[in-house]
Amino acid sequence: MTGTDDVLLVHGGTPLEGEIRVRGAKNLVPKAMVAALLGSEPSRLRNVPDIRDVRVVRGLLQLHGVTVRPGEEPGELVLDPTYVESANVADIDAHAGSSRIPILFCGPLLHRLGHAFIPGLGGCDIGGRPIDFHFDVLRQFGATIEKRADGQYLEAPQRLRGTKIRLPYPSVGSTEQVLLTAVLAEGVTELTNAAVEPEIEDLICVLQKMGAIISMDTDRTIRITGVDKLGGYTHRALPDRLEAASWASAALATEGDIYVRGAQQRSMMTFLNTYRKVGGAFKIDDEGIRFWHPGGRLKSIALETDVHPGFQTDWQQPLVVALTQATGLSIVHETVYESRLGFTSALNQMGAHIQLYRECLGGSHCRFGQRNFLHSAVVSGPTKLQGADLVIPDLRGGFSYLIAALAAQGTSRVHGIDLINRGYENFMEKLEKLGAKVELPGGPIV
Ligand SMILES: CC(=O)N[C@H]1[C@@H](OP(=O)(O)OP(=O)(O)OC[C@H]2O[C@@H](n3ccc(=O)[nH]c3=O)[C@H](O)[C@@H]2O)O[C@H](CO)[C@@H](O)[C@@H]1O
Ligand SMILES: C=C(OP(=O)(O)O)C(=O)O
Repeated sequence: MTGTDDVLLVHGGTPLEGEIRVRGAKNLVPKAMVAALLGSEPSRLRNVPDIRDVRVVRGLLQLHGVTVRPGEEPGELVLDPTYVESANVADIDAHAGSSRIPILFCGPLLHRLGHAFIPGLGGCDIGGRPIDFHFDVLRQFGATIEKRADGQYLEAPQRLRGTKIRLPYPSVGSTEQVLLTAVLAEGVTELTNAAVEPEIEDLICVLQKMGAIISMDTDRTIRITGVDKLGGYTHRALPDRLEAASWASAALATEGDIYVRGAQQRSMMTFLNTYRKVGGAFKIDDEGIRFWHPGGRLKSIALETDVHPGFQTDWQQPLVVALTQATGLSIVHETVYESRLGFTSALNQMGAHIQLYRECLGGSHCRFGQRNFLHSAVVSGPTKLQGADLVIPDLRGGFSYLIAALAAQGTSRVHGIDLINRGYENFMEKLEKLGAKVELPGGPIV
């Protein structure tokens, strides 16, 4: 989508109602695809969503010689790493800035080829997003890293060796870096202060199916005993709890009722507790979760984002839109990313009352306190929202703008909607199913 195709007209004021389905998690599927590089046999990944981040990784894997083809059932990919050694990666620069995933190719490529080139990373602009932990970890395994103008060049002069690592912060990507590197390293790796998000557990399941030996303690310690060889896997990706929560927030903000087929209670418990505190209703069954606004007033809350099992930061932005409709003052303390509240200025233009603060408001003191980052918000509600011209800043911020536009009176022009395809499969079709009044300028009402 480019030019005017990248603008969506949203006519607000209609509750979203109906059923949609979420498939495999954006934050697991690309990593499980990278894991296939470690195997000596083909792998089968099921429940793969058609989103941009998956397409990017598919392209990167193919560039590295992995054959990727559809499997027998819809949403199944077969990844065959047999010809990785003979791949020609001359075009890798074309993938610069495409997603966060290229950094996770380091371990698998170092094991297979002894070297790796990692182009500049993409991903959402919600903070500095340094990758220092990743490189510190890789050096500890025995890799050398050279910064070049167009990316990073890594070498493993000899087989990587298991090591003891303590992460300064339970970073998701760095934990995955350790897992994907340690499984084929010589000896044992002990990782403390690891991230334990459900997507990480699912990646561990994938690796165990391939032959890895990994144990996880309750105190954020993960131990990996390196093996000499891994096979392939057959795995159904866990559903996307982040997309599910986005639709749940949309139901609340538009006073709607959405059944999210595929949503799972286990990975969403913290979100569900918060949803209930705000006054949202939900009902869980074996196939999914129904989310709805039960009528009456929504309640204001104090909310702090955190690493799992805390309130996931990617849930924050869509829920903030619903909080603009809650009575009283809500406090939101974003402790994972330093700049994830900038999207609220557009909500204020629509009529919301959201004030940002540099202080750590709410429960704890985080890494960003006293450091000049506007990372706490006070949302005063309820406020009527009016349609506006909106420019999508990042993935979840973008979905939040869609929700706000759908909840608002009047018409909004939402620019940059293509970004939403990074993590929300067929979102236009889903909006249509839910009765949203949206149209591409010059095109039919969807
Ligand atoms: C593709 C993917 O899975 N993205 C998710 C992943 O991102 P990602 O893996 O990039 O996020 P991290 O958990 O690594 O980042 C958390 C915090 O650690 C900091 N940090 C991280 C690495 C590093 O080397 N140095 C450093 O300082 C970051 O700046 C951030 O403040 O986890 C995040 C936290 O749940 C989610 O919001 C993202 O949706
Ligand atoms: C921050 C996100 O993704 P990424 O890490 O891919 O930028 C997200 O999914 O909200």
